Amino acid sequence: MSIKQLKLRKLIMNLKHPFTTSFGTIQEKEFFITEAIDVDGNHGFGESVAFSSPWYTEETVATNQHVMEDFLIPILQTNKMNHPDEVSKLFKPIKGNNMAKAALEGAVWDLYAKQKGISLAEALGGDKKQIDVGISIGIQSSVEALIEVISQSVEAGYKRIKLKIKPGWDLEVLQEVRSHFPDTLIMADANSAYTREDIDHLKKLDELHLMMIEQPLAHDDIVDHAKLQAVIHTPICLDESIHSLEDTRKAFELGSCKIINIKIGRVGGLTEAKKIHDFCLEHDIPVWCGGMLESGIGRAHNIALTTLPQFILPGDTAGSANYWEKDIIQPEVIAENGVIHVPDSPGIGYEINKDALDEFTEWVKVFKF
Ligand SMILES: O=C(O)CCC(=O)C1=CC=C[C@@H](O)[C@@H]1C(=O)O
Ligand SMILES: [Mg+2]
Repeated sequence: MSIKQLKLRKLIMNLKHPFTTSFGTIQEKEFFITEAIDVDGNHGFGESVAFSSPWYTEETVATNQHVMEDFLIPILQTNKMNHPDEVSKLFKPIKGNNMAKAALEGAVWDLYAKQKGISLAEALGGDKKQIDVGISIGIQSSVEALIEVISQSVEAGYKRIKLKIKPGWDLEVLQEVRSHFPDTLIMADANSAYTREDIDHLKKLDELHLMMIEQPLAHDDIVDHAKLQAVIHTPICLDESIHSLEDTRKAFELGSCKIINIKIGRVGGLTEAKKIHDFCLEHDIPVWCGGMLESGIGRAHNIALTTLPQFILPGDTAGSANYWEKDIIQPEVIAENGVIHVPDSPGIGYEINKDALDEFTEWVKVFKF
């Protein structure tokens, strides 16, 4: 699959609403769109998902740029490939930096699917024609405001509601929410805001019948999560702690969680995401696809991944309009009654809205192969 040229494009897009988690608030999203172009004029697109600050994991927009430009793109320039699965093998000597790796690997996967004339979902081996999705709701200014946002999301038909929690915005808020929405599928994401000192407090969440609690303890922990899972009924879902198939196997063997959130960027790309999926399928561990406030391009990759069979729980891939006044793809991603129809045209299946792409672009660099 010969690549002739790679474009690295830096974008800034403003979120419709600020998104607040236990670690801070995001209003403006800076990220990269990668574009791999072949001799026949096919264009494959990928997206970097790191934030400007290292508060979700250690990667940032600046580290993504450094690692892509100085290490990963030169590897692609000097090696031939027959299949996108080879990208993660070529990148292996570079430690960590999974979001940088995934941003480039994603463009190669999209290019590959377009060269074959098949959808990215098909290239990955997925066969769902539609996927169920939920929504992730950030910390709000008051419980009343939160109840209002949940009401709108339930009304819109999202299949489950994910709420961000942190110490001081947890049990009482969730009790209030539960009393308003007794039958809604609700889960909570702590983004590693608690420690093992909080285990007795976290046990109290069991009374709320949450679908799961996501990453309650440290971002790099699987040992204390196992201790917590042994004493709470609510299933633990790991997000930040899982970077690879190996991490997944270890967490499974330790009993650190019952559910895995697969994010393409966090695990270094679609090839590793698929391996994690396959392990979870074999071991009966439910998975769902997490989100990183992506533009339409990253969102389209998430949709394609979610067509794999073990994605049995609704993910965080809400519609474009939940995040952006205008997205950089057309049509935009539409979630109707919590369902997204999977496009079947080649590659990611959405066209690029070139005017929007240019409008949000800060700069473009071209790398010749
Ligand atoms: O809607 C989305 O894209 C998901 C948003 C979301 O929940 C998250 C995005 C980014 C970092 C985290 O706060 C978080 C998560 O942990 O899943
Ligand atoms: Mg999370």
